[in-house]
Amino acid sequence: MKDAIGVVPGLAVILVGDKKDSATYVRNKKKACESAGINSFEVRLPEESTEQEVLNAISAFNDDASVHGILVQLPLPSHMNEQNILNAVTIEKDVDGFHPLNSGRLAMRGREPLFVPCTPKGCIELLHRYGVEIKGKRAVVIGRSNIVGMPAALLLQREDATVSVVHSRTKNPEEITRQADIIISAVGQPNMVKGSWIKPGAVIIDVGINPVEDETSP
Ligand SMILES: NC(=O)C1=CN([C@@H]2O[C@H](COP(=O)(O)OP(=O)(O)OC[C@H]3O[C@@H](n4cnc5c(N)ncnc54)[C@H](OP(=O)(O)O)[C@@H]3O)[C@@H](O)[C@H]2O)C=CC1
Ligand SMILES: Nc1nc(=O)c2c([nH]1)NC[C@@H]1CN(c3ccc(C(=O)N[C@@H](CCC(=O)O)C(=O)O)cc3)C=[N+]21
Repeated sequence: MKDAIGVVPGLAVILVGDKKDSATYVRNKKKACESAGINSFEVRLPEESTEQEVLNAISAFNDDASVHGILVQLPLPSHMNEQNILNAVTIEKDVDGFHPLNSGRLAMRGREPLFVPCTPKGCIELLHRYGVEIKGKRAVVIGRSNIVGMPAALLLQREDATVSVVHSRTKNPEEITRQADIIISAVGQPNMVKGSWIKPGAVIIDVGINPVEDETSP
């Protein structure tokens, strides 16, 4: 990195509590940083920490010139206000793209976010790399979370797809999904989309990570 751009970028991760999968994701990010020549910084706080302690950690990284990106691993413990915490990350270092100013810019025509949430961005990248045309196509996003579904729908719309969003209150998800040329599914429960929901030839990306019991596995 230093040879390419003259500085060694720094990524700071704040992990609150000891959720197993969160710890795995954070470990993977650290490894990815090492292989890409990025310095990684990590703050681990106990589950019982106060919101103020998390805000203090963010503030220190906001002021640290060797840190260029700040990730607050989600979900946070339920006693913390996620909005307050995500608002505290300076938008120039909001590499997750979760600050409302970055989400707002993503939603507005003629505006550019400084950062776009990585998973939806990865979905669009997959479509591009596989040569899937997006422009003018009907796309359905299943799920509307701030971190995947909503930004995925906005990105598809920016690529000139006609987008529908299916969520838990949608009355006829099967009928809507069957019209799609492109489906991005981001739901926290397994086996939601059935074969009969998919138009032959449609392209589908499943973002969900949902463990299921496998009786045939020893
Ligand atoms: N591969 C990756 O990089 C990533 C994967 N994930 C995985 O993606 C999945 C979704 O994550 P996330 O978006 O954070 O989850 P959330 O729980 O925040 O959102 C789930 C969404 O699914 C919708 N939903 C739930 N049940 C139904 C249903 N029966 N029919 C239609 N819609 C439904 C919810 O609707 P409503 O809004 O109405 O409640 C909500 O919008 C998870 O499995 C997660 O582990 C997440 C992040 C990154
Ligand atoms: N602030 C914040 N930013 C996030 O980006 C964020 C988050 N919080 N909270 C949780 C979700 C989930 N998420 C994943 C990232 C990579 C894989 C991934 O690479 N999965 C590997 C397997 C990983 C493994 O389980 O070993 C795979 O699907 O092949 C999965 C999920 C990011 N999230």
